[in-house]
Amino acid sequence: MHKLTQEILEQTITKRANATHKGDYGRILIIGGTEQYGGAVIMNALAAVNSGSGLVTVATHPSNFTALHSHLPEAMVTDYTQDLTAFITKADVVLIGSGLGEQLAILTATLNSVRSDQILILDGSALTLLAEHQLDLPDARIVLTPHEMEWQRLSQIEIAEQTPAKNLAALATFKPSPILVLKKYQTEIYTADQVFQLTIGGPYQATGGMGDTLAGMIAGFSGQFRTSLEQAVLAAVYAHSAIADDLARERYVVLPTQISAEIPKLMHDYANKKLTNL
Ligand SMILES: NC(=O)C1=CN([C@@H]2O[C@H](COP(=O)(O)OP(=O)(O)OC[C@H]3O[C@@H](n4cnc5c(N)ncnc54)[C@H](O)[C@@H]3O)[C@@H](O)[C@H]2O)[C@@H](O)CC1
Ligand SMILES: Nc1ncnc2c1ncn2[C@@H]1O[C@H](COP(=O)(O)OP(=O)(O)O)[C@@H](O)[C@H]1O
Ligand SMILES: [Mg+2]
Repeated sequence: MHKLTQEILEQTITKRANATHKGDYGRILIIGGTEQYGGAVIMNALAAVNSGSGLVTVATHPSNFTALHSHLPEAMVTDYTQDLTAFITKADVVLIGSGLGEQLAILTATLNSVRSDQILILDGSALTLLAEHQLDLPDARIVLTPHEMEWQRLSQIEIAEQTPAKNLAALATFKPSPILVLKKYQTEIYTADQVFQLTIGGPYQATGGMGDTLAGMIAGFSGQFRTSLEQAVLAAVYAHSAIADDLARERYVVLPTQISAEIPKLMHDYANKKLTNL
């Protein structure tokens, strides 16, 4: 198992070229947020925008529009019960599932619409629905972000039995081969043949919305740092907990929204190689 270090941030986060525009930094479509779980997509979007995404659209229940806009006027919105094909076509990255609840039809329509060159991140309720309805993954560049219980539902491996060997064997049955971010204390990231371990982060992160924030960061990083999807995912996972550790030096708990607020500073420091605080 390879231990992740801050080198992944040094390698991934680069200075921006001057002659660029929002179209160069990722068009992200976030789909989720029932009436009950609007906070999940707000936290996805806060993380994606603060990670530097060029354009973020949130497809959600209309009751979430006002709250989303008051937190984040940078994001665009659309009603997730309407046909999303045109939005999916335009996206570089589609993130679906945070707070999606039981909206199976929205998930299946999305799985049927994504193209093979697009990045598809499946989180939260999308993972539970995939497992419950035994849905196939589409031909796309897929990232799965389950916590241990969601991975148990998907892989049929009990939490206590989730060893790297068993996880890799289960992952090999998924086609096309996804990147797996198995979230827990010391999160593990599985690619087709390698396993990486996060050795930073801690229980001050055990707050609802922490995973929604990570999913938004993965969307933001993968839409922007396009040379390697694997590298972008690893960097987002490391950055999320590096910020939490930094904040936890003076806090008992770290809130997901506090992590999002610190992302631009961390990215600035790594792009400029000013690593004094981390
Ligand atoms: N503000 C919001 O709108 C929020 C919405 N959320 C959404 O709520 C839906 C349900 O997700 P939940 O994860 O709450 O529910 P789940 O039922 O999928 O999983 C939670 C259960 O798994 C157990 N568990 C075991 N190991 C775990 C681990 N390592 N990490 C986390 N849980 C572990 C927990 O004790 C709990 O019983 C998802 O769509 C999610 O995105 C959550 O993200 C919380 C915040
Ligand atoms: N004790 C812990 N140590 C380190 N990281 C943790 C701990 N508890 C939770 N986390 C992190 O918080 C996030 C929780 O994700 P998830 O359960 O999907 O949250 P939510 O769905 O509420 O947004 C993951 O990134 C996980 O690794
Ligand atoms: Mg979650």
